[in-house]
Amino acid sequence: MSESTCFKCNMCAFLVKENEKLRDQLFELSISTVLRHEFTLLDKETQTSTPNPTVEHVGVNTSNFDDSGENQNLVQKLDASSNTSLYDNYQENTNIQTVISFDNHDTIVSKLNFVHSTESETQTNCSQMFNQPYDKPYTLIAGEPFSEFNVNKLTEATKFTAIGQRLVKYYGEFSYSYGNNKHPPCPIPVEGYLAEIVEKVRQEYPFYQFNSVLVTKYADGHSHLPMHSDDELDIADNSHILTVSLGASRTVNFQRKMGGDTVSLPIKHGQVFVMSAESQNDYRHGIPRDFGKKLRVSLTFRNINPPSKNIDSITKDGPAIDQLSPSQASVAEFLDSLSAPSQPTATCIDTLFISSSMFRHLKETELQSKHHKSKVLFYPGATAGEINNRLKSDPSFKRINATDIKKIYLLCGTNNVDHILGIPKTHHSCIDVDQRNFDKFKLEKSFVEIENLVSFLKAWSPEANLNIINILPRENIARNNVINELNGFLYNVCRKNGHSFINTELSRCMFSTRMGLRKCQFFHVNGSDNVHLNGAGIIKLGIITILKDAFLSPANISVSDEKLIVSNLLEKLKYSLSFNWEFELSPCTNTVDEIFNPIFTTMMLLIEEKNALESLIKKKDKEISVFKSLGINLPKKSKLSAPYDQSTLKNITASTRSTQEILSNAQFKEVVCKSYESEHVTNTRSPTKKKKLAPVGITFEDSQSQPNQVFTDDDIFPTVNHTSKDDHVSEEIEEDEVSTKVEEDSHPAQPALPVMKKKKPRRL
Ligand SMILES: O=C(O)CCC(=O)C(=O)O
Ligand SMILES: [Fe+2]
Repeated sequence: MSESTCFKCNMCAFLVKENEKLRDQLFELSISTVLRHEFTLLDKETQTSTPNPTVEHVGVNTSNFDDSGENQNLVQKLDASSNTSLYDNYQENTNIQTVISFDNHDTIVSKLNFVHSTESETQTNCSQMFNQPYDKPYTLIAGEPFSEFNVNKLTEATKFTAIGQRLVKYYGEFSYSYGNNKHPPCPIPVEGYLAEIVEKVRQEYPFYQFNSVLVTKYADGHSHLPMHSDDELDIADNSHILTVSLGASRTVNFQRKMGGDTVSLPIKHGQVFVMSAESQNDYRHGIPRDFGKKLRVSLTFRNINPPSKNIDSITKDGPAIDQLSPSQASVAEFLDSLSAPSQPTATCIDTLFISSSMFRHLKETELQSKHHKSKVLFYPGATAGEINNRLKSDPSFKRINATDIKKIYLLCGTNNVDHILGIPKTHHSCIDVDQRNFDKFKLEKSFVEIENLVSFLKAWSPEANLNIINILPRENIARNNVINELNGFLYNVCRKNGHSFINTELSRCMFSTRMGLRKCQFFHVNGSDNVHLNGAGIIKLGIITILKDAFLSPANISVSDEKLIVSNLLEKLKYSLSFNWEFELSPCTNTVDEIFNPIFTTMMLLIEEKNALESLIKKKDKEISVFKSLGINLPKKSKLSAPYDQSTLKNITASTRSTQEILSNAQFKEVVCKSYESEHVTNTRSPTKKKKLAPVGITFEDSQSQPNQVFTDDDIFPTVNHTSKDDHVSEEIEEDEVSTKVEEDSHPAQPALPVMKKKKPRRL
């Protein structure tokens, strides 16, 4: 047993080794705050692959907003109307991802963070669909399910065109572009050799959705495919890519975008592998040269967006406003819809967008409307200080009447990043920047530059509403470290001076992946700079800035048809975004179930899990005591660990007390009873919990409970019963040898705890 391994159990070993902080929280938090994901996390890799909560699945999650006073308004507003924090877009079958602390009423919602666990058919999790864990950037399907197919027959039947060293043929309902290559639509054959393979894919993987197949021929070992990720906007969100490999065996290499080891997948004739949608965010893949190899053909099956959702037309320079579909044109419409009807028609510039070159592709026409006239001022390569200087001497700027300006959007500091890192301007587009200590003095100087620029703008137009946008993430950690410093400073400048900070990262990481690196689809990638927003990025940014306005302007959060007007505004944007913001905020004043059932369900699951964990720990305590009684010499650390004691746990934190206060409050109990009557709770449990769980805590399923019974604290904080049947089955140690006394529980039913595998104490 190694020194760092906790004696108690594997789970503790994991917690101690990998996640000390979480382990500590577990023991410090109150009875209703157990970390669910400790039961699912296996290792760090798994942790990073946990799907991000997507906007559709998150209700009022205040962690999406920055915590400036203004954003609290929204929550307070909702609270005021319903006397509770709202969580109105709760989807059944969700898993809780973060700790819930019932410290006080307001924080309940802000700390709830649900992750969807049963995606729609198109979004089915890779591991669910292919029955394998997503712990690698790929999933290799067992066996060689396509070995019956012949690579030569396939190539004979296919007319390829050359791309680099490879030959390709695209079949698909909709066009597919990557790099400089655009494949026009071409029907997938319904007859012939390829059709047979396609049919077999449909049969083998009935839940896998695809509408295209790219056939790639690697004539020999010289043919290769450079490292890339399949993250084009044309590919449907959350769709996985399935590859059938025929002919020579080759290696597919995967490398994390942020650097690190290469993961190699040797792939043989007839084998299939799947790259999950998530993996494209974090990894690049490619087929290296492999001299001496013979013919190989790969068939990659993708789900390509239809043209209306295909943002191809609005990348690069961005489309003219009249080329956008009505819904895509909604940025301008949106501005109009936000204006009060009485708003006068704009005759002079009232909205300013200022940046280095980040706004280069922003079209004034796309961000102005009848009521607002915009001006974009961008200064390529300029640091914040240089923007300040160039602005002052810019004739276009001088012509603007400061008193007309209502809003200023400022994105500055991007070029300070490389300056701080000591990277010459000629290398600004270079992706691979070494991790190095940045120059603190230059960082401080940049802070001053930023502050000066902001002060200048404020002094120039004191009435204008100044919106400062965070510096957007890059493809490189060294740069992102500096960006974080600068963004922290920008945030503080805003707080101090009452400006709005538009943090696009808080809005569900719109421009970055989970790893904090840039999402390529919103930036120029081809041949140019890898820095500037492209048309899609600009539109996204515009939408974010406008949404921020929508949230902050009370006029835009009025209730109509039981929906907050915000939802109507969002509806208009639906197709402008590659993902859909579809959360609707409704007051829910009389729908107790909607508000409380998610919380109850979660609470119950947490309590169950807490009980299960307690039981595990107690078992290990027993084992320790047995070992001790047998005179076995235990490692020092384990000997010292005190046996688990529930009574001390209950009184550890203040949050325990406030939780109790909330839960024992009369109103809460009334709701508990109503909820009990509705018998809804068991239905909202995660389907992944196949076993019908016995009730726990608030004994919802207890047939002897009366709907109107008054619940005591003990109902809500049940004494843990460790004498479940399963426990007995698994025990080999006599009860009286247990060092921690187990209390008899008065509750008729207790949670079905996981069955422990029979395990003999290890003979040392
Ligand atoms: O040939 C392969 O296995 C991979 C092909 C691929 O990555 C692609 O087409 O994007
Ligand atoms: Fe690929």
